[in-house]
Amino acid sequence: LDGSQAPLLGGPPREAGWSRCREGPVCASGLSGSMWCHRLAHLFSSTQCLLNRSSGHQISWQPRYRKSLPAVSRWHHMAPASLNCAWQLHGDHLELRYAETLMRFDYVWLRDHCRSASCYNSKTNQRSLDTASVDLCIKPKTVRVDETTLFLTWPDGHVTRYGLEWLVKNSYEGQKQQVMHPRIFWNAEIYQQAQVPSVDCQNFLETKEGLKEFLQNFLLYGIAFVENVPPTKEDTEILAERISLIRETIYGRMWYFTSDFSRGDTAYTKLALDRHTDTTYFQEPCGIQVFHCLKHEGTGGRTLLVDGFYAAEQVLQRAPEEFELLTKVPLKHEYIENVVGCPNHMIGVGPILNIYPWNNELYLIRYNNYDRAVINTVPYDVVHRWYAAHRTLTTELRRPENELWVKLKPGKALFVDNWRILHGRESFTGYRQLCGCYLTRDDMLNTARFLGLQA
Ligand SMILES: C[N+](C)(C)CCCC[C@H](N)C(=O)O
Ligand SMILES: O=C(O)CCC(=O)C(=O)O
Ligand SMILES: [Fe+2]
Repeated sequence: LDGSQAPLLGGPPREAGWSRCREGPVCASGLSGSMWCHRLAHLFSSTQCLLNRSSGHQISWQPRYRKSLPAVSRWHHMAPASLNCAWQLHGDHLELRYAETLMRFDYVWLRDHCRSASCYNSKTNQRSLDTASVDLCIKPKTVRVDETTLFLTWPDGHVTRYGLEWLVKNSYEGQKQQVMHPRIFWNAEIYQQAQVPSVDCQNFLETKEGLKEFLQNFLLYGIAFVENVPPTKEDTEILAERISLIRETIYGRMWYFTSDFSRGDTAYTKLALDRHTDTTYFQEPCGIQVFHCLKHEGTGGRTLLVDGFYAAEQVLQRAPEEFELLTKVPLKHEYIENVVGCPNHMIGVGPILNIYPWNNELYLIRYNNYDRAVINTVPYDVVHRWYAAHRTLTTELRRPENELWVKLKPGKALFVDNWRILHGRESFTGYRQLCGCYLTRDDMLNTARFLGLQA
């Protein structure tokens, strides 16, 4: 579809430089759950989708990319032997073909990312260039490419060099093909068949390998266990601090709870809790939750775990327009507590599903039907469609085959990715004591990257 053609659909006027796309999001089917999640990134074809309320259709806006390459004569090949690299200058961008990737670079972008000593401090890995000083109409005076490098000379004589490999890795086109976080989406069977090992406490605390193995599993599955932990709050704290920083909240730093109803929340009772993520009422929900059951004399109380991304992906495959709605409609979650000494009122706003807009990869699910606030951010006709989409997601989340049930025991600590995995619990009898904490997500990812993991 070329931008010069007339729009295929009626509706809002065409924006300059963007063309209407005929298809909506692509629906994929028949993919097995044990595959890596790269799929998700490619399923939604639209760069930007607007919800057209009057027609009930979705309209996708896509950048105006030419289907066929321009006349060969306009391409500059550096040498007959290196046909894998070619480039041409356009009015406002440089087009570069390298390593089978067709890339388009805005000239301001190319000037802004210059890695020369005067533009970039490689000791601190920080930009020195004042981007605001770059003429927004800048264009290179000369361009040259050799086997490995692109050379640009700017009107003021400044020279910028880019490694071609660096450009592939850092271009929009290169990034779009990558996932930020490699994961394995799971249902109960997939998780059980993977036979993910628990890490031994000593191994976890004292060896780099133990820690790395734990984090790799945690990143892939969103849950991980440490075994042979001394059943105390203090030992649990030491464990938590090995991977991240403890996030202090209205529940304290390390928390410790029984069914004494000491706080105004169902967690502090013996009642069952349906699957949910915690702290949906924070603008940034807690990244990780650690659970360690220190004591249980009684029956029931098993923990339920469900992979929210696996369920969301089923929604994407079955009903892509509902998936999209769940990523677009912002909602509030709220925590109101009137317990003496704990007067709290927290509000967090955001959609149920959060995806990176450039590759449509899921990064956060906020799902807690107990704590969802009054919906007053959505007009009535959208709200009805939102309820249908929420129902579809709930149906997926509640499929028995997606439920992983575990009984937490003293000595076995569970780490849960609270941005991905839902937890719940069975009702119980008797005395049950649970301790744990929330952790920041950035600092866990920091630890993982330091160990050489993609996070
Ligand atoms: C974990 N801890 C017992 C301290 C707090 C529980 C918070 C429960 C709240 N409804 C939520 O889902 O966020
Ligand atoms: O009691 C449990 O097992 C978990 C309760 C809960 O959902 C929580 O503390 O966040
Ligand atoms: Fe919870």
